[in-house]
Parts: sequence; C-alpha cells; structure tokens
Amino acid sequence: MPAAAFLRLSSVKPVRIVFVGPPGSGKGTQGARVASEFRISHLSTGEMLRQLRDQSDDDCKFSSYTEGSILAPDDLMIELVAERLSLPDCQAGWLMDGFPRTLSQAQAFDGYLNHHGDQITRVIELVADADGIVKRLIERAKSENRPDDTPKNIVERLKVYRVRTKPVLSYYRDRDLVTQIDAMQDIDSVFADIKKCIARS
Ligand SMILES: Nc1ncnc2c1ncn2[C@@H]1O[C@H](COP(=O)(O)OP(=O)(O)O)[C@@H](O)[C@H]1O
Repeated sequence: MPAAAFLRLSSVKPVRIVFVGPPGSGKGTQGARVASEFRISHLSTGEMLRQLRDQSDDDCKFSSYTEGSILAPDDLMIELVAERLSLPDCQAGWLMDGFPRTLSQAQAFDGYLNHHGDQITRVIELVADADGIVKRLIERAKSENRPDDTPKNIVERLKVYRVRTKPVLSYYRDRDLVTQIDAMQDIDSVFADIKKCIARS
C-alpha cells in the first residue's frame, strides 16, 4: 500500500518532518521524494531564497545568501516560513528542508508551532562525511547552476553547518526527536530508510 494511502486510512495526524544535514547530504532530492510519497508540502528555504533572488530587481541582498556561505537573517527566515505554512497546502503535512538552520530559528519555530497547536513529528538527520559531501557538491556544480558550490564556498558552508546548525540537532535530541539516516548510501536506500522512519513515527 502506498505510504499516502496508509496514512489516510490510519487517520494518523499530519506528517511534519524536519530534515537536518550538511549541504549536499540530499535534503532536496529526498525531500521531493518524501513529499510526493506522503502527499505533503516540501518547504525548501534555499529554494525560497533563490526564488526571491530571481524575482527581485535589486538582487544584491538575496544573492549574498544564495551565492556564498552567509546565512540569511533569522527574522527573515522565520517570516518566510510562517507565511508559507499559513497556506492551505501545508495543512496536510510538511517537510522542512533547510530550516531551522540555527538555534534561534529552532526556538522561534517552536514558539510558532506551539502557538498553532502543532508539533514536529520527527527530525531526520542526514548523516554524511565531509569528503563525500565535497565530491557530491563539486559534481552538483557541473549539472546545476549553483554559484554557492565552488570549492571555497563548500568548505565555508560545511563550517557554517558545524558551528551554526549542529546545535539545532542537540536541541532536538534532548527531546528525543532525532533519527539518524546514513545519507552516503545510494538514493533509493536512503529513501527506503526515511520512509520506514516516517511510517514508525
Ligand atoms: N534557514 C535558513 N537560514 C539562513 N539561511 C538559509 C536558510 N536556508 C537557506 N539559507 C541560505 O541559502 C543557501 C542555500 O540553501 P540550500 O539550498 O538549503 O543549500 P544546501 O542544502 O546546499 O545547504 C544557504 O547556504 C544559506 O545561505
């Protein structure tokens, strides 16, 4: 039985998943597959920023976030996510890809969710080693137009992940919300592990 049908039949509460993982760990690829399988919305904050950059006349502000290693301000990200979550398609469930990326974002997100009587069903950590990530991102730079995938930016973004985003995992781990998935497996195996994890949650 497809996962979406199972979830409907068993009238389980909406799936609300947060993906945390370094750049290149497969959050985008797996996020799209999970969203389609479970019929939930895939919210990628990186994609939101790239859309704003493309729509903006004066693209300097957004370019600095999407073309380098600088994180966008917490307030901006929280506003973007809150606005997106208020749209009707998120009622059936959502998967966050790229948010929260800092401890402040995680705390503000909790405030938002509590206010709306919602909670995260599970945080999935996509675990990937730095060497594998660098290889993947260099490959990605060839096939996708991602100016942030230069070797210098990759090293810097991995550092930003370690320093700014890893604390988000400790925060959720304290609440027993985190499941680790080996993101260095092939795409189908990672997806199979994620599906099992969501079905159990
Ligand atoms: N929640 C966020 N907070 C701050 N900056 C963000 C956030 N999400 C995305 N960004 C910015 O957008 C860039 C691209 O994000 P993304 O597509 O998720 O890349 P990746 O998954 O490769 O790290 C990030 O390097 C960061 O500068």
